[in-house]
Amino acid sequence: MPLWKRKKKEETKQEKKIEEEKKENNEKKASKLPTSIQEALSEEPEIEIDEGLEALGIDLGTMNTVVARPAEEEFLVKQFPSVVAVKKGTNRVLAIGEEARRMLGRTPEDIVAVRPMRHGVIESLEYAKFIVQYAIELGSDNSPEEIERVAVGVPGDASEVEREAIEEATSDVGMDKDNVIVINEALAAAIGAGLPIAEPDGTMVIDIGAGSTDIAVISLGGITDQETMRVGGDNIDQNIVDLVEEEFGVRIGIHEAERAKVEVGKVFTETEDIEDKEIEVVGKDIETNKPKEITIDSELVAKAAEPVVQEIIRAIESILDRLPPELVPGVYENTVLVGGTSLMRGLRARIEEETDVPAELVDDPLTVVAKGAAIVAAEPKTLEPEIRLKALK
Ligand SMILES: Nc1ncnc2c1ncn2[C@@H]1O[C@H](COP(=O)(O)OP(=O)(O)OP(=O)(O)O)[C@@H](O)[C@H]1O
Repeated sequence: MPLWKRKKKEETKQEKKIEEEKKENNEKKASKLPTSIQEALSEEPEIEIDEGLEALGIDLGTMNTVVARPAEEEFLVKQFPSVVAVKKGTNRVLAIGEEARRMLGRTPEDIVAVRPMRHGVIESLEYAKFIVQYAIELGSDNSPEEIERVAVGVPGDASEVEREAIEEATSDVGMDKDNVIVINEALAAAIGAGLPIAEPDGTMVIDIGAGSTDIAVISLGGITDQETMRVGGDNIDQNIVDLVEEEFGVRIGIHEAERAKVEVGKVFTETEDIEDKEIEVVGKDIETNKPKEITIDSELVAKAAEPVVQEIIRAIESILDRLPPELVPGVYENTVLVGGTSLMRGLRARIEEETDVPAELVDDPLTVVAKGAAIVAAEPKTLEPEIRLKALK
């Protein structure tokens, strides 16, 4: 079933004028799209799209939800932690986003602060709906009724139930189900990064988030191979907590572990010289139960990250094992790293060292999925087979 309304053309003079205006607008919109698709779209379109349509792209992440709205030549991007605080036993939402995040693990008995997404999937539909609603409100500047189409990025192995759950969540906030597009996160990232997805040569996206890692090969606008793992930055944080307890006998909170990872973290690499840094964190001495300050250095974070890094590299290697030779040059030329965890110092170099694939870190690794989804919401034709084929001619 088509994702946007098809309309029949009528050959009246006035409509022709409208047509011309539409074409002009189309060209303006198309300037945000990857070149090959842009070219295909600039040919006379066979399928009409609704004009002046207000679109939103949402990346419903384990840790952060990002919402992007196409605006002129760029995007308005907003993000918030994917956390909801609710009064226990009721449906009353007390806080969403940053305020709710601060309550995680610290709430009084009558308040529950939850992360509805775990390892990239919706764990609690009830709470995820609040996140979606908040994202649409925030992305539309408190005018959700203006939004006509939404595209939501999900991990590659999201089940039909999870996809339906997202449709349900969006329709619950007043969106027509036909105007909700659930898109593979990796494909959205490739579109957001401007990769030549419509070409037959192949491109690869390595998306390392908080709760999941997606590696996808894309050719002719579709996913040809994909590995999804339920590991990411969250696992590194937990490993830091465990390692600190083992080495110092001090239990630190998960927020402190994440702060240490972001501020001094690195990944072991032989080809890049990475400055070692240190950070002070306060935890609880497990023998005395008293607060104790300790110093975490880059080396400790690298140790904590190592199992996760190795798992990611193994997954890339499995994809490379299966890669048809026809797609190798494209993947070699066009592999990008996205997702917040790809910001870890040394990770890009390490991947290149071990897999011989030169990967480029995009400029906006935390927001590129939402931007790609916003492009698809504004122009679902980006995903259509006829556009891919046209782009080939
Ligand atoms: N500078 C940085 N260095 C290391 N890690 C970082 C940095 N900035 C953010 N991160 C980590 O990136 C992760 C968040 O990334 P992102 O927002 O892409 O994930 P997500 O979309 O919420 O998760 P998922 O895609 O798994 O659902 C967190 O684990 C965060 O700690």
